[in-house]
Amino acid sequence: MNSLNEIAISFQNVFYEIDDLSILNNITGEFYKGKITTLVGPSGAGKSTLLKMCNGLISPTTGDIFIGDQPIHSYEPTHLRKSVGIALQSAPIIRGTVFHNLSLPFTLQNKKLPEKDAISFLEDVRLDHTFLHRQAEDLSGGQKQKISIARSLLNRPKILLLDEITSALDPTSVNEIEQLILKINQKYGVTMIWITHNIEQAKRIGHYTWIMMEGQLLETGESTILSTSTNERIQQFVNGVQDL
Ligand SMILES: Nc1ncnc2c1ncn2[C@@H]1O[C@H](COP(=O)(O)OP(=O)(O)OP(=O)(O)O)[C@@H](O)[C@H]1O
Repeated sequence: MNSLNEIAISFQNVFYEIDDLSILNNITGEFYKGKITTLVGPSGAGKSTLLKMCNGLISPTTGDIFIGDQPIHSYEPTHLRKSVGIALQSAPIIRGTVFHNLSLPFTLQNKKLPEKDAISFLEDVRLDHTFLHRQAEDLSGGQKQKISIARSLLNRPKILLLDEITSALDPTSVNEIEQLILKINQKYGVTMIWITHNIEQAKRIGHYTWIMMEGQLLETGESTILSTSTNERIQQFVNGVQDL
């Protein structure tokens, strides 16, 4: 990978086991500042487990994770959750208005989100101010995902974790979400780690990719390795997924 890039997160010999079951097996690699890295690999490869380690939801059995140059365990948990945002496939929405949903991270911190700031967060995800007082439950899947992404930006995270955020959406919404993620990445320089099962999406939106299988990191590099890798298992995986 590009040695000029600054490192946002690094994994060093990370193992994760549950009841003697090996889930992550000796993961070493870097995620670069301001770049989008996709995590791809078959179901059960360990992608979600690895993502959860990036915001401290789970910790390695052995090995080290650094955010910048500090060990992840040296960060105060609340500070870590603010610096590392997360958006999920399910775009969790609670009953109430869009404003209510958007403000949630602030409400939990006993802070108030000014309406004009809420509108600006909505604009970041290409929704206009008229959405603010609509019932969130009535929105389309794509619109709910936009609210979820806007909410993940509320604490101005330096790192954003995206777990299959488009896999439940129609092609038009997929395209919209990809475009707005690219825009947010450029505008705020947020480092992004994006799990996707869609290889074409990984090629389109990822600067870099990590290809995982059976708890191991098989190959990392620029997203072009998804087309050019000479590793037979990767070729089979990429072709298998594309044929689905
Ligand atoms: N809490 C747990 N207890 C037992 N096994 C677990 C636990 N969490 C994860 N696993 C196992 O670890 C492996 C990796 O799971 P993980 O969810 O990280 O894979 P993934 O690559 O994200 O899969 P998918 O693409 O299907 O979401 C799987 O075999 C899973 O069953």
